[in-house]
Amino acid sequence: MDTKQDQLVHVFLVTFLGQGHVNPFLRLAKLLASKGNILVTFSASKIIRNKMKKAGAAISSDPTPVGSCGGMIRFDFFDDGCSEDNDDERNDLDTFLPKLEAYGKTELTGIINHHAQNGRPVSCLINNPFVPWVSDLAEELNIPCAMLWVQSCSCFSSFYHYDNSLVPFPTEEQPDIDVQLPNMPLLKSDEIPSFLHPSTPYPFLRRAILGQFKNLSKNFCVLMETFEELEGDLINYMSQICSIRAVGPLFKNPLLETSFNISGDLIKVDDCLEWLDSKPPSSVVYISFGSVVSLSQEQVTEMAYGVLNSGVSFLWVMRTGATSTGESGKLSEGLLEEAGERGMAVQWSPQAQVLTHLSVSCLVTHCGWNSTMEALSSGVPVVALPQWGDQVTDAKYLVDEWKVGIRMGRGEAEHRVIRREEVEECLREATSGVKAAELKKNAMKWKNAAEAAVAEGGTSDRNIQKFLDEVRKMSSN
Ligand SMILES: O=c1ccn([C@@H]2O[C@H](COP(=O)(O)OP(=O)(O)O[C@H]3O[C@H](CO)[C@@H](O)[C@H](O)[C@H]3O)[C@@H](O)[C@H]2O)c(=O)[nH]1
Repeated sequence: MDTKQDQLVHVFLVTFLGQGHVNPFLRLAKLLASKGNILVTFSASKIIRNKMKKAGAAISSDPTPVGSCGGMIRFDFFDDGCSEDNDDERNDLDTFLPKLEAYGKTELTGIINHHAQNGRPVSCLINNPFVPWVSDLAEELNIPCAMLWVQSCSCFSSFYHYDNSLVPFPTEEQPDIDVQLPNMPLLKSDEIPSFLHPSTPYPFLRRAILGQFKNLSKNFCVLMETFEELEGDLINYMSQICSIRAVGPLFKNPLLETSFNISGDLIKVDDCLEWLDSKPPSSVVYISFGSVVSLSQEQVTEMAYGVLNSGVSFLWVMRTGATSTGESGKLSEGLLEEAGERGMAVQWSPQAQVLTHLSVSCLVTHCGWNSTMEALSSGVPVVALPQWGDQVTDAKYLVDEWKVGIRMGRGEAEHRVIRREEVEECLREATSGVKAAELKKNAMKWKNAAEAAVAEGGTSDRNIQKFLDEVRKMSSN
């Protein structure tokens, strides 16, 4: 058989199963396929297929044309050793991550060998920080490997410097020391990615991410979901250590608008755009804590009163069900009734569209990196309530460096409930008056810079092109 897809260079992406990983990976998959004349396979464990299908995505293992350059995309899912429809086993990451590695390696070896035998050999594997073993697999199978780093370059640098013991980080003896890294602002001990803190409750996540740094030399380059205008000096500095290609913000890339509209949502989107249409410009506060963070019932209740007392309208994403960090508190029916037309709660929103809606004035966020990039490059100021991981570092940058945010909290390590009065004050500051105008002005500056980066000939566009050229060259050798 010698069909068109058999002649295409084949890039195979393997992602961890969190929403915050699936989104940038699917965006990269679409971008590569729509920009280059290549075949892209998006791969993850089977539960992702089930969730995406349930949320409405029409995914197929057959190659589907994307864009106008002749590229194609297809999906391939693998068994991770857990029951296909039950998240409980996967939420215990300490036991799940080793299982995912054991099953994933065997399953993917079979899948990749099968492609080779059927005339579609894989020319490049792209992995993600939570599945570092994919680089080992690439080495075993003699396939070039790249990583898509789905957080900021400053977090990348933090993990790198920690892993190589290049500067002092907090220890059990000295838990409160500040950390100074090259080309970065001084980070207080609670502003470094919290998994690096000796007291982190998630040491297995530190192990998983550091596993990627131990494997750094196995990647011929690191694609990064950031852009040069945002973290330029640091990207230049870290590029002396490994080859970094900033290709973000992926969700903003104009090529994604024209091609292949399968979304990576793992929960079915509730309609809220019509409700937003009914609201005046810049009048709605959008509240979303991503896909993993869970807030205590007391925190949710305090926040709800703060929001109500501030008088703003709000759209609030209230996920149900537990995640690896537990189950979040709920917004009571009584509070929603009290809000009346002023408030709407959804289980899941089309966030990228919500953030570009004219009626949205700011985002109350946990500062996950995707939400950070999406808000920044949509020109939306933020109120930062980080919890753990990279979120505390992102909050530092949003507030103090990029100056698009108000700080509501410092992270779960401060062990306190943010009271309604503070919530109300933050919301007022972020939505009206001199400070709000200044935040908006800065956010619009970043939006313009992000658009320029992904436009044809922009920094991120050129970096994607360089990557595609490299992959093609390697596959012809
Ligand atoms: O109602 C919603 C809520 C979220 N999203 C999307 O879901 C993604 C959420 O990603 P992110 O903001 O990064 O948060 P998490 O899902 O919590 O991401 C985890 O993974 C990220 C990447 O490693 C880290 O930066 C975060 O700290 C970590 O919590 C974004 O693309 C959002 O647009 C929706 O589409 N609808």
